[in-house]
Amino acid sequence: MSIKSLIINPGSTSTKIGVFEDETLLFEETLRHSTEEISQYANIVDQKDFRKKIITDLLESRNFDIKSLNVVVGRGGMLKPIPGGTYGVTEALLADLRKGVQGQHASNLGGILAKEIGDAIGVPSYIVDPVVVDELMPIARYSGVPELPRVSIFHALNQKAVAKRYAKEIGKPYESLRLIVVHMGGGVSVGAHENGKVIDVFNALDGDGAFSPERAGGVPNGALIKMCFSGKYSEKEVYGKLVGKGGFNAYLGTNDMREVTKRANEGDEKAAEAKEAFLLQVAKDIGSMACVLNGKIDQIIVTGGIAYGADVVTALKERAEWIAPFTVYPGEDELLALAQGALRVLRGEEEAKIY
Ligand SMILES: Nc1ncnc2c1ncn2[C@@H]1O[C@H](COP(=O)(O)OP(=O)(O)O)[C@@H](O)[C@H]1O
Ligand SMILES: CCCC(=O)OP(=O)(O)O
Repeated sequence: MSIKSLIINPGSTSTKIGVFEDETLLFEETLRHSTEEISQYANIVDQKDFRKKIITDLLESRNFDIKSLNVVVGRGGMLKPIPGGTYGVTEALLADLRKGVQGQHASNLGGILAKEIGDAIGVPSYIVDPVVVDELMPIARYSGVPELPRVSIFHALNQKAVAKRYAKEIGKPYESLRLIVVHMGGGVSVGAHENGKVIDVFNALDGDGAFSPERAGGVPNGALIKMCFSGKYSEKEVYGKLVGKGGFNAYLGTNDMREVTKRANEGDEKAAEAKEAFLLQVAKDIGSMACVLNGKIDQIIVTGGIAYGADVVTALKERAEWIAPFTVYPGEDELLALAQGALRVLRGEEEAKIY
């Protein structure tokens, strides 16, 4: 019997939805969200009904009978650090998603919505490879301040999915390859993959790497501390400058890379310079991960929405192709990867992990 799944992938700048019959995509939709639209909501959980309506509207517009679903799968959010895999959405997992035990990100809504919709029609709900998958080698955790270790928060689902796709395409096991994966979406993460593990990665949310459409990435520590104690801003306001209102949003007032490129091409020098700076920072992150892998790299894989921009890829190649050849998978394989995670469990090929 075939298995029909509803896949829910909330990102910082988009909501992506897919309906699959086994591995076959029946239909999908990507809705992009501006920062104004998202910033009406004080907290991530407050966006639940807004994001849910996008899903129900899509199913209605396709005359799809929701009761024909066998499973609902959501992108996994800011839980405690855990190994990769497929997890059933239990009450404990749900409670940590609602709280956002490691922080606030749209992915927290994936499991919450999957559970709500799954329960309403009496089918199971899962998350797969959440953004907190943690495979860091011990020395990658050092920050220089023992109370502030570096953490693994990144596009784990897509980084793993594209790395495995590349391995399959060249006919080698993923576990045998040394890869640098560069995901450029609302957040940016650059990870070093060795022996099938992401042994080091720049934290895509409030961490240490390149800036992104809506995040600051690493900032000068001293200046940040002064800002925190200036009395001008609340904790929430400072955090908002780093996550949400940072990056291209801060420099140019948009989180849309297509808009940045359009302005740069029309002669807007500010946009052109910010774009150059972004590319420089991403290339520097690739260089760092090249050292993590001792300079022995099979391939650099570039992915995420921004990888649709051919000019972005060309510019990154100019700075970093001397390290290793590039393979580009624009967008992401997340919907299929989520569907496959649930299928493996429902077909008895893998046991669902318990959070
Ligand atoms: N054709 C394109 N060229 C360049 N950038 C693009 C293109 N399509 C989407 N993007 C950019 O990709 C970013 C979103 O990437 P995506 O991976 O969909 O993000 P998320 O899942 O974090 O919401 C946005 O800045 C968007 O403008
Ligand atoms: C929280 C890490 C993953 C991430 O940044 O995802 P988006 O690019 O979808 O915001």
